[in-house]
Amino acid sequence: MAAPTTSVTFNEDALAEQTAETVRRLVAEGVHEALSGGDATLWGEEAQAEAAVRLGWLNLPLTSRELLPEIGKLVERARAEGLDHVVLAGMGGSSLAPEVICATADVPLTVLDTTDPGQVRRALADRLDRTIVVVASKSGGTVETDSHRRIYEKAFRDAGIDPADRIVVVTDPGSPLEQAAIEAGYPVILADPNVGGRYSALSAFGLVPSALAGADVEKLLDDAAAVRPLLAQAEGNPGLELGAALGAAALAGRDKLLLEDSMSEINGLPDWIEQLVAESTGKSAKGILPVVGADPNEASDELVAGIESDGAVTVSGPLGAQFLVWEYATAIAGRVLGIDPFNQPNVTESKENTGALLAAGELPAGTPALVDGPVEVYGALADGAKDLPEVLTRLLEAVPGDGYLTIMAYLDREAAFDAPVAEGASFEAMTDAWSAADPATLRSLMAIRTERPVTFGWGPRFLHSTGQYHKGGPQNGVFLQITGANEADLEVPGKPYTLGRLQLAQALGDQGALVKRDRPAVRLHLTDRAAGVARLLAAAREV
Ligand SMILES: O=P(O)(O)OC[C@H]1O[C@H](O)[C@H](O)[C@@H](O)[C@@H]1O
Repeated sequence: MAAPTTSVTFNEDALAEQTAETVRRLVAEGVHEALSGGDATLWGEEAQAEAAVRLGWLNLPLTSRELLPEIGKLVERARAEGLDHVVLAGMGGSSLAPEVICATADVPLTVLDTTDPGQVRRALADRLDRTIVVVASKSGGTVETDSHRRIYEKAFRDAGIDPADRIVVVTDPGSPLEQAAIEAGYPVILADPNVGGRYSALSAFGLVPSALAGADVEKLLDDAAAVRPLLAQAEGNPGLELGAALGAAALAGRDKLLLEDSMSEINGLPDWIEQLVAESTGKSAKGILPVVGADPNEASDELVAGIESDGAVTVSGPLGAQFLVWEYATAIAGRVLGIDPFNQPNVTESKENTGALLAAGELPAGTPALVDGPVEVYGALADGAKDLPEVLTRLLEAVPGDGYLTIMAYLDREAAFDAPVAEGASFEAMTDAWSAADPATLRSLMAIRTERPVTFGWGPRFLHSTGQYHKGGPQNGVFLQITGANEADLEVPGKPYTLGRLQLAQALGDQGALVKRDRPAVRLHLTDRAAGVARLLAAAREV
């Protein structure tokens, strides 16, 4: 038997006992072995058909090895041609794992999971002559990824570069993207179709971009393979213990999962776990809300999970093993909670709303309830408010005792780094300037004004992650969207919309899905982005 590469430890007696009891019950039902063996009946009749084609991730530590020679050739070719700027166009499960893998391996990867024209322009302006683009989409129909492919194709052609020399496609067999890639002459690496997006870390989706960027993906598979036999065990099964802990705690009301990784050398795993847990469990008005990058409030509904860091439960082990253990644990938590961990029924709704808005012509942005300098405020909750601080206060007050506030910024994630910094400024002065220009700073300012968790997501990235939980999870969320004016929009070649229009339609489409469920949602539109962020942060300080 392989040595345990990963362990789960408990720092709270009550949690350890509750978990042990749940483990005993699951073992008595034979769940650990059944899951390890790929039994699709574990989540009930309704879930069975999908589960039957969604358990391939259990075998990826072995089956993905077959991809290594093909991936090796791609890497060699890219090196030989001097293509050292790797851009990954992919949403949710098609980019979150490579982001962690590359950050942990400390190799650069430019991830495009945005519709912000400024952020996409920034990537385009960066070493186009040395760029290789991985276009990754399981379904092959994701609008953001399709847009990025079209935009890069045009950019390469305009620069006199043949896109077929620079674009690599990862997709499922038979997808429309596979078809388009064959027609265009792009190399295609086909992924295992029996693996869902958020469980695809160890599949071609995780491996291809990471290997191109320079990460050791074989080691990742080795580490996952080492923990795999433990997942069939009744005792010393880290996936079973973690899943039982997550499920049992949530059933007992500890359904806010704070992910803490400050002591870990694995870089950014909470963002990946966030999608896995939120999309898998956030449905049928149930679910576990992952909270990333926040300090605990010591609230009774919080469970702190540490990645090689202190928590009520701590998961230790290398990245490859962590992926597999968290996947197994999420499937177990689904069983404990009585939900189907493999579907995402409410993601589609916002996408359909967006599609309908784009097709209808002029976007129905509405009339602002108030304008506070460079910030327009939309939404019923803001009616009659005198200024932005009052709106923010109302949002905080609207959060129920068991609820959360979420901030969703459809903006350029990297714009804060453009903030002017005095020449010769110290590193501290520089980070202060960035933080003062960063919409994400709003989260920490709001978090110190409430006992409730405040989450933050970049749009449209979060739509493929926590977006499922926002709409499908419990009725206790309060939603703050931020959108911004686009100074220089970007055409999407062959489509009747620009990226900026798509971005706004995505915000409005999601808002429609939230409002339809009577979930409080306010949109702040920054008519001048930099001044708008500054006003927003100043307003939060006044609350
Ligand atoms: O890989 P794709 O088919 O483009 O999908 C990307 C993402 O799209 C959807 O939003 C799903 O809910 C996600 O689970 C998935 O990871």
